[in-house]
Amino acid sequence: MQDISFWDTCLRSFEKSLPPQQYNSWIKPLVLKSENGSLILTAPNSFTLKLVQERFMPEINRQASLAYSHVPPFEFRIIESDPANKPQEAATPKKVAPPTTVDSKPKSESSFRGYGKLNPSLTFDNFVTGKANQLAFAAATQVAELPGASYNPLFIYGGVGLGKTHLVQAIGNQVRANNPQAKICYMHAERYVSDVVRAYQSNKFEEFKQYYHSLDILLIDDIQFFAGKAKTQEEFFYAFNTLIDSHKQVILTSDTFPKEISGLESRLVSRFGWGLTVAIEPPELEMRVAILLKKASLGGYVLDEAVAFFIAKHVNSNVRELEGALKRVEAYAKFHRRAITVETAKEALKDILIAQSRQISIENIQKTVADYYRIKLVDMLSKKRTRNLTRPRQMAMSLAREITSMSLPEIGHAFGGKDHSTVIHACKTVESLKAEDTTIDADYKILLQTLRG
Ligand SMILES: Nc1ncnc2c1ncn2[C@@H]1O[C@H](COP(=O)(O)OP(=O)(O)OP(=O)(O)O)[C@@H](O)[C@H]1O
Repeated sequence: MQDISFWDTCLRSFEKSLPPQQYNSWIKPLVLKSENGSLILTAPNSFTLKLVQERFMPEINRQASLAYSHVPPFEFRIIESDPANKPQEAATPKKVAPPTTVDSKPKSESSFRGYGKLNPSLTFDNFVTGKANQLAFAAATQVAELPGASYNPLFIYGGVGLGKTHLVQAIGNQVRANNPQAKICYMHAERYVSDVVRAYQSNKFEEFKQYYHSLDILLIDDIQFFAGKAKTQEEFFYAFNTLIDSHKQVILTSDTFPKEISGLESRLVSRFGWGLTVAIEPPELEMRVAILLKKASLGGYVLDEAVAFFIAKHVNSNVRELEGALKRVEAYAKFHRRAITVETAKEALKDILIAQSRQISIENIQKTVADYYRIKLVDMLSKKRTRNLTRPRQMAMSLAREITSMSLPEIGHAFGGKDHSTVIHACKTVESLKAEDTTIDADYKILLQTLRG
């Protein structure tokens, strides 16, 4: 009994302190039981188990020390999976089965073949990892090693240009390297929609089904394009069920958390949560620098760190734009026969820098945040410390820190003469609030998007 109430308290505490997707992915699937004087904590797979041991055991131990006078030892196990009620887990992990030919027609006759190609240059090796994508990367590598047997489906979501396509293609390429016979189909969701339309027009639903239901791995990018398309969703529902039931891997990406995609049937949304849902966040400064250094080394030269920092500091929206900026600097230097220095980068990116400073002045940030929270600008810049003013003020300071190149004292000064330590405190508060509270996290993202236009 004591074990049950200890675990209940633990679950409640995590539910309160973690964002829902983290709680649902890592904590909810855990099971605690007591055996021979030990507490056995079981997780659905080794990845979850390892993550729980590393990240959540301190809190679990703390709760245990409150619940027990002598805390029993913990043992960690992986749950024996039950395919009947846990469709995401294969009974025994196995590699992708060799392809079975379901089509009776020769390859060339099927209308649903010939695309869904992988780009061989998008691999794990040239994917830079950091805080923003480490969970997604760890899950992706695990799925690539054991397709169909670890997380099924794997659902990766995040904003534009943050590496979702790169990561799912890397999974496909890795699976292909491990098993050249695997039937892998990568496609953008729009392509799947047009396949459904084509199947409709030419009355080829049987062929359509045969193709999609016979795959070993189906990777669909930007699944939010299915929104509002009922027939596509229905067909995808059947394909999804068939593939998952036969332990074939499904990998999906989207620009938002599945539950937030409006216009998607609830039976699909709930199925998307069967496996693992992981986010890719925008990379922080150091990671952007690492990406630039990596891209340069892939291009065959060594980029000076000062140049990488300069570009990363000014191009902070997403990795695609970061890459674009580096290409521009490279081209500019080549054309003018100059070395790639901070000075060259400044000149090459001149219009980006001007547009940026014009668009996102600190006044602009303050006004946008004040409007968003429906408070008066003068109040936000005042010394008043009521809750309804301090939170927006902290958000505005934190946004200023992220998207302008102003120093901490400059930001403090712009907020009615505040000290730089107030700005540091604001940034830290917002950082932890974003991690704890999904509403604040969403508010921040919306403001960031509004400001960046
Ligand atoms: N972590 C990373 N390491 C190296 N390159 C990256 C990384 N993240 C993204 N990129 C590169 O940035 C570019 C954009 O990434 P990608 O197309 O995968 O983004 P996306 O999230 O799928 O965007 P969209 O939502 O627009 O489809 C690609 O060239 C990709 O190789």
